[in-house]
Amino acid sequence: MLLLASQSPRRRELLTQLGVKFTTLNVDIDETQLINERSNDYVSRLAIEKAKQGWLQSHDINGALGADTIVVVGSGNDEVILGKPTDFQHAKYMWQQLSGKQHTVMTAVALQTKTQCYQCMVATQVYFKSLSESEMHWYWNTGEPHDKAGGYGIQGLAGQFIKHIKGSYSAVVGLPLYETSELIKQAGIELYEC
Ligand SMILES: Cc1cn([C@H]2C[C@H](O)[C@@H](COP(=O)(O)OP(=O)(O)OP(=O)(O)O)O2)c(=O)[nH]c1=O
Repeated sequence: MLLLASQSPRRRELLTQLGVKFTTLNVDIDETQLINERSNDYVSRLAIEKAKQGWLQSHDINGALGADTIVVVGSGNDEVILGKPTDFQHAKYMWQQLSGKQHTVMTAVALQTKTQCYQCMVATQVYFKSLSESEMHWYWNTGEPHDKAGGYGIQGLAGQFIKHIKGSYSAVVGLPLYETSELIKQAGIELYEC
């Protein structure tokens, strides 16, 4: 039995697609970014902390999975991480960074077992159309952006704002299916045991 250390309904749905038997647990970790911590190190650290917490708080499991998704605009020293929006003004600020441009969605996955922590990170390029003020108001009022990194959900109403992506669709939603199945296999955990 696997544990998914997550409260995200998207991650639950995605893990179900792998056909593996799992339970879920909400874990509470400090998500503060460290000073000078790069985005890829940050997202990986959070996934590992979620997996480790899940492992420590559970019994009778073969492994604990944790994942984290961040939206990153810019690169190098100019990179900015967009978290979840607190209000319309915050969301609008984020969408102005995304509008008419390309950004990166990073999702890290970690799998803690008795002996080892397996991990991976998937970066996907997402190309947004230019958003008008009225589209921003409309989208905010749908309620969809509230609990999502970058203030949008590609799998929902915001799908119409996205011209194309280069990378993994499931990673943008919150759990890269191919890479997660590879981690589970590496750890020697049986897939398709439902
Ligand atoms: C960019 C993007 C993010 N998201 C979601 C995925 C994540 O659930 C969320 C990013 O927040 P996370 O902190 O990665 O995850 P979470 O708080 O929802 O769940 P948990 O920590 O318990 O696992 O944003 C989408 O659903 N669609 C998208 O297109």
